[in-house]
Amino acid sequence: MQELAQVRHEITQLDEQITKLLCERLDAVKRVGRLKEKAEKSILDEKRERQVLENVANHSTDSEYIPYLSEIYQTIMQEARAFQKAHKED
Ligand SMILES: O=C(O)C(=O)C[C@]1(C(=O)O)C=C[C@@H](O)C=C1
Repeated sequence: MQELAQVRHEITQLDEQITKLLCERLDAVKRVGRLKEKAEKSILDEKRERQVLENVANHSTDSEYIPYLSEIYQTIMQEARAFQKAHKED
């Protein structure tokens, strides 16, 4: 049980780091959304999303993680698009 608590503590600390990084990512997503709006570009950029997924796969520490990371990043980008849509004409 001690070990379970220890590993969960490790996960909690990782979640805190991930949350900070996701907030920084959303800050950047907001900025890119404004730039695309000014340039009259659409929110969805499929080519860029493929590049993001490829980069994530290239940085995985274990090939076994890649399909899971891909699902996670597809959700991250789906929410990034929702966030940009919600902030249109801010
Ligand atoms: O790079 C962009 O154009 C973004 O808006 C960012 C982002 C992402 O979350 O990485 C989000 C939506 C686009 O479809 C592509 C990528």
